Amino acid sequence: MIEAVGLTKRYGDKTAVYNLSFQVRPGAVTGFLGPNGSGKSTTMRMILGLDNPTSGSVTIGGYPYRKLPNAPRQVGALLDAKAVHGGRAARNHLLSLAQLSGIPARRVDEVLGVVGLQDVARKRSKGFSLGMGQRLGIAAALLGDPQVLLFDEPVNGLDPEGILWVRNLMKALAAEGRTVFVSSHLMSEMALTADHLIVIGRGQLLADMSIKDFISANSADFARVRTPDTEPQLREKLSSALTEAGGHVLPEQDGALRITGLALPRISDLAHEAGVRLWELSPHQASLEEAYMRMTQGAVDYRSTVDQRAGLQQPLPPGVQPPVPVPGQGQPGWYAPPPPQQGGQPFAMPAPAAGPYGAAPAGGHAAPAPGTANPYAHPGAPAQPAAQPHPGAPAQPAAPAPQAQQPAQAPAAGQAPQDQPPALVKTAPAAPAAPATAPAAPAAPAPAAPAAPAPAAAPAARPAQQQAPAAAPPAPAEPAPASAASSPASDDPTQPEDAR
Ligand SMILES: Nc1ncnc2c1ncn2[C@@H]1O[C@H](COP(=O)(O)OP(=O)(O)OP(=O)(O)O)[C@@H](O)[C@H]1O
Repeated sequence: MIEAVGLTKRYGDKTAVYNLSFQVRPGAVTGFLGPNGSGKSTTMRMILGLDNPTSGSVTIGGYPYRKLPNAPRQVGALLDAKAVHGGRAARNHLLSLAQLSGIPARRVDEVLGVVGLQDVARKRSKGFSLGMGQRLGIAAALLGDPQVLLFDEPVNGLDPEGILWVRNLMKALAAEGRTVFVSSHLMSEMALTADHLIVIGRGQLLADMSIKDFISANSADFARVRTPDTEPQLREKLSSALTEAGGHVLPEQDGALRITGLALPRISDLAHEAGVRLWELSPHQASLEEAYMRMTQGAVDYRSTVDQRAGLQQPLPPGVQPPVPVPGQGQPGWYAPPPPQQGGQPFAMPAPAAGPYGAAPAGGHAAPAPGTANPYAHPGAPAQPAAQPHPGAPAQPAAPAPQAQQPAQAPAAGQAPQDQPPALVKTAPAAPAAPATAPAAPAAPAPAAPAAPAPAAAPAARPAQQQAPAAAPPAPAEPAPASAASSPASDDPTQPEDAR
């Protein structure tokens, strides 16, 4: 299990991660979501001992990464697939990583097969596509048969078949009881892959909840109703009738009403009783992507001046107060509450005093002026108001579902889907016992294990950028790509390295 407690990282006056507390449990895929620059990679680097927290701590199996005995056998990571020595053949790249960690060469061929790179194993990686590079990075992460795996944006650059393959691989690894922590920008992808979600914005925890809870809280049905544009009084009349009948009514940008809490036939009957003609009465379902964007909209650092998400926001209805801070936010086990029953913003951002960033403006940024068309709004897609009541959502959030169950059994190789690895790790040497049961004196690493070996993929991940921990021996360095490029033979990326 990975556990972060009060994790904070500052780079000068820039706070990348602030007071982050969460757990990533074995036997489940935990998605790590957040907008660009929200601190996902920084958090992963701290988990892997590649960055020191300014305050707080993060442990794997109870120990900081640097104190894990034989860490590359226990933790595998893909941080940056592009940061490999391009002049080196894929197989040789993996072989060098394996040798640094005492992993037998046959394991290299196994993982090459698992990721589907066996046919290009002797090709230099500088000729690899982005997707092939991602696969090589995943192979490096799997090399040590680790129980804990971290993947930073593993589907970047992959085609649909590759995305499906990664999705199934993550699930298969979790089904074997491993801890799988995977970052992404894509809520839709995480909805298909992850069992649990941790969402951050500007380095702070926004949500820590099971995907099931997220879906049930955010994919509520609603109805869109439109009255004749020429008779605004009918809209008001209908709005009052629906509210009196217990519905929650919110205005949409195009003049329609978004109704939750009333079934379509009931809305029709109420309109009929009120003598209001309807131009539209249609069923809809909020998308998870929309819900995620609403959750993070106040925590986005980089935004186009022509914001496509303007259409997701609405002015608060009259009388509705802007959101207030959520008690307990940032504490372990906290997760964003379900949308409120009446008005308000489903996922409130921290108050000004909550962190170094101060308060996010309600709704993230100014709502468009009434009548301002969103140039990117999908004509068929209803705008999502900032305040969306969910009749099905409980008034109080239920306790989060247990995050992970240890699978009773790893799936047999024959049962795995076709695009899953048949045997991910079975023939590799047994990984050392978990640190909780292993060393009597965990602070003193076993002689065979360097105090802070970078994870299998980490040494290659950012050779130029990552600094080895001060207290640790330097991470094994790859030869600088520049020197490789000076070799005439290295100029042809399609040339097998062995043929040179
Ligand atoms: N070494 C560093 N020095 C200074 N600032 C840094 C450093 N590393 C990260 N940051 C800053 O910390 C913040 C978080 O960056 P980080 O890369 O962790 O975000 P992220 O969520 O992984 O982003 P993305 O999704 O774009 O990869 C950013 O504002 C970034 O500029």
